[in-house]
Amino acid sequence: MNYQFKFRPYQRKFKRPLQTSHGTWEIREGIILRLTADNGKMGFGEIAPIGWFGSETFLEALDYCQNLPDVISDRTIFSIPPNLPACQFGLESAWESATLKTQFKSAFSEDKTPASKSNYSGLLPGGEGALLGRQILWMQGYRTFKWKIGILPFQREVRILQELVLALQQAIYDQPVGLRLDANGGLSVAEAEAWLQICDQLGGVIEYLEQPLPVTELQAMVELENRFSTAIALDESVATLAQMQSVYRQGWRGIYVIKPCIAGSPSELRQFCNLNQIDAVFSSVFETEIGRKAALNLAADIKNYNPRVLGFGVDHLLESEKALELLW
Ligand SMILES: O=C(O)CCC(=O)c1ccccc1C(=O)O
Ligand SMILES: [Mg+2]
Repeated sequence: MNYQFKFRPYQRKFKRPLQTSHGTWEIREGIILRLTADNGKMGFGEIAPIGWFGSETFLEALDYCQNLPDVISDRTIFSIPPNLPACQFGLESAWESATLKTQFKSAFSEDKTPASKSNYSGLLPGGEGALLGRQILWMQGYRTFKWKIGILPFQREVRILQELVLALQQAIYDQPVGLRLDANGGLSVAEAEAWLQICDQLGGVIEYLEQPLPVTELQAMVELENRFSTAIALDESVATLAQMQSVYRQGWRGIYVIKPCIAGSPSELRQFCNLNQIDAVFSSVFETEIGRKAALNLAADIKNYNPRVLGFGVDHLLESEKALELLW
């Protein structure tokens, strides 16, 4: 089967530049794809790379798209090299919707009522802003939150964490509450130990500490996982399917944060997770509604024996998007 291939780069601004231990991020750049099958059926997809996180860069993805012919085949879609995982995801998910392999609902049909927010983790602002941010997201219906650490000096962040946890414990709640900490690989072993010791004392409110150490420090993270009761979740270490397979072979049986839009082929990812019963947390890369729909669809396909709240509570951080499917 052949498909007409079209693509459009886009830019979306963060309302406020996003701070992580990798630096600040002001504009999300990505590419929207459209495949049109011979029978006229269209499918949309999105390439939303994050170079600093371990996928190809936006420019590498753009270069790949610019060099594709106007008409491509199934062969093209299933032979994208593994060093372009966001392109693999974008093209294959566009192909899935063009060939109706999966039954997508319309892009704007996701349940966005307050009750549904309890299935998502709301991303808090870094630093002190987390305290007010927590109140606002709570009123919107979020009950699980994620906070970036390793941005301010250790002692200041610990004090903020204590306030956050106190607020969560005092809130009258209908559902379990949880807090995820994300260090983005920015801690030393000593700092990670100090954080985990504090987390262990907080009485189970902390769901996990995400990627405390750099990608090169897998063994040290395995040791942390064994020594503390607070769980460790790998994120940067498992950015792509190839990395997930590698840490799985090396024995990692803890939590995998999976960012479908940069992980690679959705069908291979589905197979890997289902075959190995991965303890997965699905997570956004600040993609648009098109990538989000494909990512959430994939998450719903995976038989998770330990379903965790989705890391997709990020809409409040970006300027609103236009209806991208209507731009063509
Ligand atoms: O996972 C979430 O809850 C939100 C998404 C998120 O934090 C994120 C988004 C883009 C790039 C990196 C990260 C991260 O988890 O480090
Ligand atoms: Mg992370």
